Order: sequence, then C-alpha cells, then structure tokens
Amino acid sequence: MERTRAAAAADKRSMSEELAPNFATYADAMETYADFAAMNRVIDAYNLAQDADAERLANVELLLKQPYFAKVALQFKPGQKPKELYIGTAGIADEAYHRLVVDWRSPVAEVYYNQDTGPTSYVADGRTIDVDLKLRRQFDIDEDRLNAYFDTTVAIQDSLLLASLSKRRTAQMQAITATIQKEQNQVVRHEDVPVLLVSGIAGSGKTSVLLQRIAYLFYQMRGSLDAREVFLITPNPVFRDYIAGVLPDLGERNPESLTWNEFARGLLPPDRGVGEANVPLAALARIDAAVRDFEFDAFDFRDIRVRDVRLVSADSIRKLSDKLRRIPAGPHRVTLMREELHARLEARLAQMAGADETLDALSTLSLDEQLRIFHEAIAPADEQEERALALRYLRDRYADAFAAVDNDDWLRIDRVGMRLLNADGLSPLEWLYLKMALTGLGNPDAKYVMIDEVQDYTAAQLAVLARYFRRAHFLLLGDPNQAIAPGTATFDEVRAVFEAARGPVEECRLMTSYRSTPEITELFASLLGEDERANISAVQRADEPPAIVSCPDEAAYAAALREAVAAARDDEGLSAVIAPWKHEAKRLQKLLGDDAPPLADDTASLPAQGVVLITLKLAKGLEFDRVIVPDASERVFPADDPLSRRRLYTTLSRATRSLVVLAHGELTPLLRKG
Ligand SMILES: Nc1ncnc2c1ncn2[C@@H]1O[C@H](COP(=O)(O)OP(=O)(O)OP(=O)(O)O)[C@@H](O)[C@H]1O
Repeated sequence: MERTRAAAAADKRSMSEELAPNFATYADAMETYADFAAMNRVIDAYNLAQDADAERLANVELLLKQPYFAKVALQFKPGQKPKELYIGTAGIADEAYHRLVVDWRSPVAEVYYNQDTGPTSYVADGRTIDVDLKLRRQFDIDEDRLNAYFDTTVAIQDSLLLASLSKRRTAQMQAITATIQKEQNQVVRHEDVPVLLVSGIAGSGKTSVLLQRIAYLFYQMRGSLDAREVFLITPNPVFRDYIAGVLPDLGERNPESLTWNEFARGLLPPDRGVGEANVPLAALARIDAAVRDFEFDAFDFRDIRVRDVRLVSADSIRKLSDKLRRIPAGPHRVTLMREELHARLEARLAQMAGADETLDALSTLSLDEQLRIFHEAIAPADEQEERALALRYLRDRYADAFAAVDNDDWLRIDRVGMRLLNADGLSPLEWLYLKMALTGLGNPDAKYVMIDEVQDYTAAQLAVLARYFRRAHFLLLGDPNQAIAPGTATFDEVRAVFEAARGPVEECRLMTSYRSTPEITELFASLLGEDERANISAVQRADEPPAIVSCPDEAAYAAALREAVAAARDDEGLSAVIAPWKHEAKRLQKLLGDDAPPLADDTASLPAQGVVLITLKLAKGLEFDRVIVPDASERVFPADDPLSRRRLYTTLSRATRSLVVLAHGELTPLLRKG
C-alpha cells in the first residue's frame, strides 16, 4: 500500500507537470478536458487498488487474532476425494488466488451451521447444492496457538459452544460467529423480507443474532449497502455501549444507532419534549383519516424569519399554496412549495445583495468573519464581484431560513392538527405522525432498520418508525415476557402494525437459553405458562442452584443483603444488584450506606468487574455473572399483576451463573413452590 501511495504521488506529480491547461479555443478546451479525464482515470485506478488492499489488510488483521474456527470436509460426488474448507471471521486467498479460509458468511459455510453430518446442502446463487459432510471440526485458536479442537460427528453437543459459554462475561458483548446455532442461523441467513419478527426467550441470543445478521447483510451486499443505510434502534445508551464492539470485531462498521428519544428529539421542534409514548393507535388512524381530504387555511402558515427580518411572509406562502390548489394538500404539494420557497428565498437574497445596507455590512466584516465565510480575506475588484460576495455573505447570515424551508417550519403543524382533529393540542408523537402525513417527512434511503427489545415500544411508536423508514426492511426482536412497561405493544399488535404498513410478517422463534445455567433458566421459566415452559431448554453447564432467602425482620434483611454484596465483591466477574425502580435503588443505597455499590446511570458504560447497583430498566438486555435480587417480596412483586411477573422474569434472567434472591418479609407467591 505504501508502494501504491508513492507511485500514485509520483504519477500525479508528473501528470500535472505535463498538463498544460489551455482554454483559448474550443478545441484546446476539449483537449484539456480530455487530459483531465485521463488523469482522473489513472487516479481512480490507484484508489481502487488501494481500497482492495485496505480490505485485504483489514481481513489479515482480523485473521491474525484467530485464523479460522472450523473445518469441514465436503464430498461433492460419491467416490470423490472430500474437499477441505476452513471457515473464519473473514475470507482470505493466497497470491495464486487459492482460497485459504472462507468467510463465515459465504454460502458454503452454511453446511457448518446446519450442524448435520452426512448428506446436507447449501444454497449458492439460488441453486441448492447437495453435499456429503464428512467432517465437521471446530477449533479453539488464539492467534497462532491451537488450544483445542473438537470433531462433531453427531451434533449432540457443541463443545466449542460450551467452552465459549463457560468463559466469564465481560462488560462488552462478544460476537458468536464460531458458535451460531442452527435455530439462530435461520435468522442470520434468513432471506431478505420486508419484516422479520423474532421472538425468543431471555438469553436466547436475540441481540447476538441481530448483530450477526447485520454483518451478514453487509457481506451479502458488499459495495451496495452503506452503514449509514442501516439503523439500529436500541433501548438505552448503556446497551449501545455494551454491543458497540461486536461489529468492529467482525470487521464491519457500526450502523447508525439510536434510542427512541434520540430519534424523536431529532425530528421534534427543540422546545418540545418527546412526551408520552402511549398514544392509542386510534389517534393516529384519526390523523390518517383527517389528512385524506383537507385544505390548508390562511392561518396554517408562518413567516420565514431570521431574527427580526421577515424573508417570506405567511401570506405569500398561503398564496403559493392556493396557486397549487389542483394538487391535493399533502406531501406532493408541500414538496413543490418547499422547492418554490427555496427559489424565492434565493431571489430575495439576490435582491438584498445589491442593497447599500448589505454592501456596507460586507465592507465592515472583521477579518475573522471574512475567513469564516469566504475562507480568505476579501478585496472585490469590481461591482460584480462585490455583489457575488454579498450574496454569499447573505446566504451565511440567513442559513437558518434555508434550514426552516427544508424542515417545513413554515407549516404550523400544531395549528393544522388542532383544526383537523378538533383538539386543544397534539402530543409530540401525534405531532410527528401528522408532520409525516402532511409533508412526507421520513428517511426513504434507509434500507434496514433493526429494533431490539421490540416489546418495549408502544404500537404508536412502531407505527411512527414503520412510516418514517418507509422503504426499509425491518428486523424486530423481542420477548413478550420481558414487556415491563405499561402500554407497550403485544406481539399481536406488533404484527398488526407492520402488516398494515408492509404486508405479511415472517416469524422465527428462539427457545434455548444460552445465557443462564439450567437452574436459573428453570427458575425464570417457572414464571411462564405451562406450554411455553415445556419448550424451553438451557445449554450452560449445571452450576449452583439459586439461593432464595426470605428475612422476617429489617435487621436480618440488612445483614443478608450486606453479606450478598460482600460475597459478590469477592467474586470475579461482574455482579449486579437489580432494583425494580430508581426509588428502590435509592432506598438500598441508604440502607447499605458506605457498602452500597455504585449506581449505574444511563450515560456511563458498565465496569468490567465488581458490583453495580442498577435499575431494571437499564439492566434490560444486559447480563451479569451474578445477580442479586434485593427484594423479591410480595410488596415489590405482587402476584396478581402480569407486569410484576414479567419484571421478575426479566430480573432473574439477567444472571448467567449465580443468582441470589432475597426477600424482606415473605417471598412473593410468584416464586413459592406448589
Ligand atoms: N450461539 C451462541 N454461541 C455462544 N454464545 C451465545 C450464543 N447465543 C447466545 N450466546 C450468548 O448468550 C447470551 C445471551 O445472548 P443475548 O444477549 O443475545 O440474548 P437475548 O435473547 O438478546 O437476551 P434478552 O432477551 O434477555 O435480552 C450472551 O452472552 C451471548 O453471547
């Protein structure tokens, strides 16, 4: 790459020395352009070579950490010698283009993830290819050191999976490339459909699968899918931090990642909070019905002004709208109006550029201002140049006006809404929905939108997302049993929202817990209905059963809590005391005094080790080696409340290997046996 860079620099130098731009005659100009074009082609070729090498280098760097994790021997025809393929996080070939390692996302690698030996198949370029899998070998390799290998003739037990699961958890999520399980692979390699809904029990790898799928899509659409066209909607910044390392570890870029609040705040006027998410779908349906057939009235528009200067009046905007009356009021008309307003603004500034006042302001600009606006000190040679500079100066001074035009701020959304809906005001979510309906606001370039923890969103929020990202394919992952906030969408509602927006919704289910030991899995699964429980399994090795202790009085309770925290502190790995709410966390802090673990907040990332106090809302989606449930009494988890059952399920299922459940007073009946 260094050589290419030097050669390119030398070539550029010699080409520019030879280049003699000459625009004297038409023929001279054409020749000059042709010379430029030739030079550009040379530079393009260098860039291409450099990009290809950069990708190769990135793969080499990735593979140096672990060159491959599996080998398969495939017999394509009976009697033929089986072909051996090594599978790694990236693919690589030698100088003679012999494949040394194939990328885990390449079609043939599917036979590894199918987990069968013997006759199997994979799909490449739309063709099903039958093969006989003679050997499926897994490797545990660190850099150039082979730690172990496992031959899986019959896939009863996935040794590499067990080895990987027995490692301590870290503050960061890890990629699961080497051990993606068959049911998970169906999601990762799922055909591209408008909406894929994955429901999975706690710890079944939904988030892991989501990230692997993003990496898979980037590979499938190399060169045509940009990270900026993929959006990941995450529950909170701690979670974002938790998953941030996975894709870079796979050699991919992170997509744009947003929480709902960040998404909404970016679209709502700055003086408006994001408001209540729990808006009934019926309210949005009323908006849809109201905008189907309506006309703007005189008061629906506002002046475009910057500070005290009115650049376009509301009245002239109304006249413009009237002029376009034959086009129904709505996105098409608003788009035409926006374009026209842009042009008018330009014209207005061009007119202002000749005014004495502007020219005076231009001539008294400080040097700093001149440099900021023009990137040089200005000294206009004639009137024409002076006017051109004045126009640039005005464009800078009134940049907010252009932004207001582009953002449709000249439209009084609230006023339109209140009139059409006959209401006193709009909630922020209704405002946003109405703005989309009126102006076509949205991101038509987004190709994929992934929503993790989908059970935490209200139907109205999902309807907004489905409409905003109107051309994107959606991947939705969640667990109905982890819906812990009132008013969020049930899976039936999730389906209904997306069916209405996109047509049929495809579904997958994940029923195995990879996070928790069988004992912990059994405890949280006991909170579910009979049929659901029957299908759940766990693959972790058995470990100590959860400790459940109820303490009759305050003193005994405080002592037990202190003891549990102290034991966790002495333990390796990361432990969490999960409080149901913020005020309960504060209460615990008071009770424990100096012994209280630090309270995690939603701005910081988690420590790699030690004990943290964390609210359930933030702990969602995360996992800890050891979990302490500080108070599983009936007061905190009443038995007759479905939300309380789900809160308990979510809390318990954060634990990977050790769980301590304390109760101040009697244990909640939810956990009492029998
Ligand atoms: N195939 C796998 N190989 C290795 N580890 C796995 C595999 N699948 C899941 N895991 C591990 O199991 C744990 C749980 O995974 P993840 O957080 O993705 O589950 P989830 O379904 O999103 O959980 P929740 O619904 O509770 O948030 C993680 O530590 C993950 O690394």
